[in-house]
Amino acid sequence: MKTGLLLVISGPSGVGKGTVCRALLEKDPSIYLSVSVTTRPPRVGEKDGQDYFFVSEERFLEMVARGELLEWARVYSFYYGTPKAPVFEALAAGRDVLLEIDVQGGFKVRENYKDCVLIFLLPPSWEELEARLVRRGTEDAQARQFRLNWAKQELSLYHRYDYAVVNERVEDTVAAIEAIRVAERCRSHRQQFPWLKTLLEG
Ligand SMILES: Nc1nc2c(ncn2[C@@H]2O[C@H](COP(=O)(O)OP(=O)(O)O)[C@@H](O)[C@H]2O)c(=O)[nH]1
Ligand SMILES: Nc1ncnc2c1ncn2[C@@H]1O[C@H](COP(=O)(O)OP(=O)(O)O)[C@@H](O)[C@H]1O
Repeated sequence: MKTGLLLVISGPSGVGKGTVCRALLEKDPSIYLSVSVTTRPPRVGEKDGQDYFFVSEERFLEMVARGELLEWARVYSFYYGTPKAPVFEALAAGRDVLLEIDVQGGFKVRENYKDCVLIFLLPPSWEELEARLVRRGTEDAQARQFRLNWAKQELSLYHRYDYAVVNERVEDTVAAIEAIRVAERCRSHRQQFPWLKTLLEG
């Protein structure tokens, strides 16, 4: 069976990563969306084990020490990390895996798993990013400002990703990511043709 693609989706807070990942999953339930571990407290409506595994700092650092995370980073003032085992199980089962993680995490995934696909989501404009964060209403003005400052740093790194997709309309962003999956599967290094091997060696 062919190994699935490891897709990393990053981009500034409020750009629409969560929204786009949910829409991708709705269209293709065979995708495995990795559930991260975090020390951030849950937001209203977030469920443990579904949105994140919410853990104490002590437990998080224990997972790091045991090598249970594929990557981890400190984002804002919390720790976030990707549990390793479920990602590799899903890839081995031929499923594409989505990691919705920050840019530092994306670079670490590239170090640990070269064949990953890094996709950066950008907002149509800076003003639209601010408006989306305000509309979501999950942070107070101070926390929002902090995220926006961080967003500038993240945006400055978009060119180090394999793909940059502007999240104008969710449907178009989903279509672009689906096109990336198709193109990545067609890359020559990911393909083997037993009949051709026989022909050339015979
Ligand atoms: N490196 C890393 N970053 C993560 C992980 N999970 C989430 N993040 C990132 O942490 C940041 C904060 O996430 P969150 O608190 O859910 O806020 P939101 O992105 O504004 O909804 C975002 O950039 C996420 O992509 C992870 O497992 N590893
Ligand atoms: N393409 C889009 N156009 C307009 N609003 C969007 C779009 N994508 C997401 N949003 C909205 O922007 C806000 C932030 O989206 P969210 O998925 O929480 O971002 P992130 O996970 O990147 O922090 C939400 O209120 C969401 O409904």
